[in-house]
Amino acid sequence: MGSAERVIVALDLADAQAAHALVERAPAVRFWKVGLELFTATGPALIEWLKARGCRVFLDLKFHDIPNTVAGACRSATRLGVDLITVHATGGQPMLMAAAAACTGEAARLGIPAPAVLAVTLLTSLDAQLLEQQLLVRVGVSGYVEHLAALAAASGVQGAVCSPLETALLRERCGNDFLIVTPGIRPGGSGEGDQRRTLTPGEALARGADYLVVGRPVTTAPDPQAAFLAIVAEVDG
Ligand SMILES: O=c1ccn([C@@H]2O[C@H](COP(=O)(O)O)[C@@H](O)[C@H]2O)c(=O)[nH]1
Repeated sequence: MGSAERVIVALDLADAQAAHALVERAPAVRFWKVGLELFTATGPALIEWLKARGCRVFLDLKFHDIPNTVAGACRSATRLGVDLITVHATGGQPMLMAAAAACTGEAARLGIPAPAVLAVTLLTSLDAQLLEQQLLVRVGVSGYVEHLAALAAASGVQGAVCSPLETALLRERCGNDFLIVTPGIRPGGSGEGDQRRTLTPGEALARGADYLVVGRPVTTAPDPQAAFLAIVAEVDG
């Protein structure tokens, strides 16, 4: 896989018009992430538009519900033909197992590839203080992320979303076949915004991530294509 394929750009935009314009300004991007804001505005039409352009799609809706409901959502996502989807690891093992089984079952029924299911461990907008004081989790960030990723792996889920700071730990714990996808990527000089656990693209890849997710450092750049290519060059370097 080339480096450009390993940098996923988050299309966190308000509507289809803004998304189309951004995608057309950054033709080097081959893998786009569609999240809550854009999917709520456009529905599946935007996914179909991206796929018609030959792009890969990460549908990041972070399902979190009872197993039956999540399984249904996973079957619907599978029918969209997306490459990656997310569920929250804190839904627990019955939910994670239902998600994995729903994707593989629906894909087999239709004779299409199943999306890889990624378990979101601890959002990159949370740090040790928030984890302990607001969520009352007292095992520390690394211990919590490691526990949730191991739970996901034991539940048949193909990978996890974590911050770049925990990547090496998860790689060691969950093995080379477990997909590790890291948001919280901040090239030198770009502001953290609401992110709390961040590293640069080069540092994240060096720690063993399979895919990096980058949003605002590309989408708000004056030249999104140049910003994306600079990240790819850093990853290559
Ligand atoms: O823990 C998580 C899980 C998902 N995200 C998503 O990644 C992008 C990051 O965007 P930036 O603009 O680069 O901060 C965004 O779509 C989040 O929903 C995450 O940041 N952290």
